[in-house]
Amino acid sequence: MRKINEIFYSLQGEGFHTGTPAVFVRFSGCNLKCSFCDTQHEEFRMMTDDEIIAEVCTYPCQMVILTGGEPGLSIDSQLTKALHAAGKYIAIETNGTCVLPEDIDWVTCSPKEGTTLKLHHIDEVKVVYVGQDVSPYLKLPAKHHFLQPCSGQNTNDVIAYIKEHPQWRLSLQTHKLIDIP
Ligand SMILES: C[S@@+](CC[C@H](N)C(=O)[O-])C[C@H]1O[C@@H](n2cnc3c(N)ncnc32)[C@H](O)[C@@H]1O
Ligand SMILES: Nc1nc2[nH]cc(C(=O)O)c2c(=O)[nH]1
Ligand code: SF4
Ligand SMILES: [Mg+2]
Repeated sequence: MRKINEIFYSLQGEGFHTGTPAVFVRFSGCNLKCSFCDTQHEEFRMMTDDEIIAEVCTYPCQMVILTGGEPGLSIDSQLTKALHAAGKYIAIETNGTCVLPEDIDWVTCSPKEGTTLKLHHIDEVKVVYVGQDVSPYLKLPAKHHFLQPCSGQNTNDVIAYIKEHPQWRLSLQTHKLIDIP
């Protein structure tokens, strides 16, 4: 049984896969307490893997995004194998502090200050920019490096930073711009 906060169908609003239809599985609970966190994830219902897969499969898309809270605290290879057996493509939104199952198809790591990363593979780094020194995150071996404004409040600062440091790209939380989940 796993603690599920919500399962919903929307478009990926952030990062490389922006605009892609996806089922979001939001796990409850996190090991960090980021001051800027935009997500209420404490409420939960307990679900079996069969129940999670069944609900995910009520939607027609292939992409499933595991998020939270911190999904790395809740998932294992039993769940990823079951999602793959159901034909799904598995993406994850993680703060990077947990070891993950090896077979996740797309890892988006959003590192937080003062933490130690335990990931063996990162496809996309996506840092919430709050004026911190983000230069160490450019060295992370990922295909894509995104900076994301914090709650859309400092977009001009992020644009200015990226123009000075063009290895970065802008990630907007587009779901908030168009008012979808
Ligand atoms: C709610 S977190 C859940 C996954 C995981 N705990 C993490 O932090 O990556 C999902 C994404 O939203 C980002 N995020 C959280 N609060 C935000 C905010 N106020 N503005 C912009 N992005 C935010 C996180 O950095 C992460 O990339
Ligand atoms: N549309 C949409 N895209 C997202 N990408 C990452 C999200 C998250 O909360 O992890 C999120 C979310 O909550 N909604
Ligand atoms: S790690 Fe992610 S879910 Fe946890 S508090 Fe930070 S932004 Fe929120
Ligand atoms: Mg969100």
